[in-house]
Amino acid sequence: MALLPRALSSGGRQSWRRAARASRGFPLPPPSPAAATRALSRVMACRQEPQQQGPPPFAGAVVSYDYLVIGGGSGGLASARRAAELGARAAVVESHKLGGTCVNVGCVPKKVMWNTAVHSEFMHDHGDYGFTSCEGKFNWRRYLWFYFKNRLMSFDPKPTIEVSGRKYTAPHILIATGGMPSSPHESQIPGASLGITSDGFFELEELPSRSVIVGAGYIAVEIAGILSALGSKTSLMIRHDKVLRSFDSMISTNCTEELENAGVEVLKFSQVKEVKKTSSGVEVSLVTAVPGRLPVMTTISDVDCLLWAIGRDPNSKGLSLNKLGIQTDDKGHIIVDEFQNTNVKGIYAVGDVCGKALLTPVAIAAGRKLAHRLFENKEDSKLDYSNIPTVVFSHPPIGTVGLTEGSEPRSCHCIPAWVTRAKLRLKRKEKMFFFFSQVVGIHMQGLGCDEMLQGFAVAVKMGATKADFDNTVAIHPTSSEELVTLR
Ligand SMILES: Cc1cc2nc3c(=O)[nH]c(=O)nc-3n(C[C@H](O)[C@H](O)[C@H](O)COP(=O)(O)OP(=O)(O)OC[C@H]3O[C@@H](n4cnc5c(N)ncnc54)[C@H](O)[C@@H]3O)c2cc1C
Ligand SMILES: NC(=O)c1ccc[n+]([C@@H]2O[C@H](COP(=O)([O-])OP(=O)(O)OC[C@H]3O[C@@H](n4cnc5c(N)ncnc54)[C@H](OP(=O)(O)O)[C@@H]3O)[C@@H](O)[C@H]2O)c1
Ligand SMILES: N[C@@H](CCC(=O)N[C@@H](CS)C(=O)NCC(=O)O)C(=O)O
Repeated sequence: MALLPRALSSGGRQSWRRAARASRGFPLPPPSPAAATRALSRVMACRQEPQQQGPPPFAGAVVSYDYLVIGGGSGGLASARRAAELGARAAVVESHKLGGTCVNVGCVPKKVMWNTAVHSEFMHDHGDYGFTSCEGKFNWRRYLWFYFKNRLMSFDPKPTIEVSGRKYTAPHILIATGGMPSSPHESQIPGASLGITSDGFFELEELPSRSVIVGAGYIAVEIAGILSALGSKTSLMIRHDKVLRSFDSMISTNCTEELENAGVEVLKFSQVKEVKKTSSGVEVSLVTAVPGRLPVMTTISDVDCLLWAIGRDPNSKGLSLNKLGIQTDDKGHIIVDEFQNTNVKGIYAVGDVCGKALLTPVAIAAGRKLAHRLFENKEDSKLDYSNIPTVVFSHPPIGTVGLTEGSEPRSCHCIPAWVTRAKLRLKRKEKMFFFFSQVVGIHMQGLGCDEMLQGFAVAVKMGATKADFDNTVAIHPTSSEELVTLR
């Protein structure tokens, strides 16, 4: 397989540290004092102390709020903040870092690293646009962030929670504890613990020179793309022949090709068997079992970054959920109904811990809808989980919403109409599904698709038809115009 890493100059390599540091503290200009105060007051709003009536509670007394939120990530913070805005006395209990996955080890630092990789790609293309030199230096500034720590919280036998030895209760308790990266047990793959996960990726101080990423989902694709674009020789090990298999087949095929075009070695039908430490990193032994052929064992040496990106597990185990009889599925996801109710009255769950659409805006939207139901008497307030748009920050990015070829119900009679266009030098692909004339699915990969999708998702949500798209005058020259000039 051809390996064509878009290696940066040594200047680019040195800059990994800066980009990585920037990805750990927001790489935005330093906030104005007013903005910093606003940010802090928003946090404090979620931590309002209950009104003290009489003397302070004695040791062992249960402190009462209107709303207790366990987990200060996207869903928990959004719900607590909205509840506070609606007048509830809300408190958030966070065991690690306020902000949760998205802010600390997810979307935000990932987007920074993706932007870094996109800059690298643009630098690669500068010559074609007539630039004769390009200084690839970063100049990003660190941003302030606020967090506070509390010890792990768990449920008592009654609907009270214990935090650092003190008990708290509320008529409404939200579990928004998110998840953590899965990795194989040593018993399954000897040496597996020598690998890191996405959490460790954001701790890297140097650009690895030889990376092996295991997995075929969002995180594997995004991290493999970033590492490769920045100059790490990168292999992506997948169990089947394509990445993103749960996406539309056009996306799955195209993304696999784009990874290979960008110089990522995609090791198909392959799985890690053993990992050994060596003086120069780790040695990864793998077996490749192409259907119809004999399995082949190979090793990759001198790997300084082995990264597991094989899914995420819910943070539900330490919560003593069984003491209250809160139901979970066999993976530990909390089972909720469409209103985010668990099976125990007054206890709710949102976000990744529920295992459905693991996306920040989903956790936020579900958390806010719940706050409106509980504290504004909006009985029907619930998140509609249909037509959730999502972007994979691959190279180029993928945008997708609605039905896919794989998921379409047979009775739907969707007529796939898909178009592949080459525009200027930018390769891009689009595919739309129609139910009769209604647009029920849009899938695309190409430069700008990440930003394009939000507006098109509104149209899909509103039930727009092909005629509505056709009647919209194109904006030229853009990538978006392809979707309103489909034949
Ligand atoms: C590498 C990566 C990239 C991602 N990129 C994107 C992206 O681009 N776009 C997108 O939409 N989504 C992205 N996601 C997914 C997104 O980060 C999650 O869907 C989102 O953060 C889920 O929010 P949450 O509130 O459910 O959980 P979290 O944000 O994980 O928050 C849960 C919080 O609960 C705390 N907690 C856990 N147990 C306890 C306990 N017992 N007591 C108290 N507190 C506890 C945790 O410390 C954590 O702070 C990404 C995820 C990863 C890992
Ligand atoms: N841009 C974004 O919005 C974004 C970015 C990152 C994460 N996220 C969210 O975070 C979630 C978690 O991301 P993720 O990438 O870890 O999980 P994921 O998207 O669920 O993908 C994990 C994939 O890894 C493969 N896999 C599973 N077990 C494996 C094993 N033992 N060995 C090798 N491969 C294995 C599977 O693909 P095969 O079955 O094909 O092998 C599986 O689909 C995502 O689902 C997404 O919701 C979102
Ligand atoms: N624009 C978004 C907020 C941006 C956002 O998603 N922020 C992430 C962190 S980068 C988050 O977890 N927000 C929680 C919150 O807004 O309460 C919204 O208002 O819904």
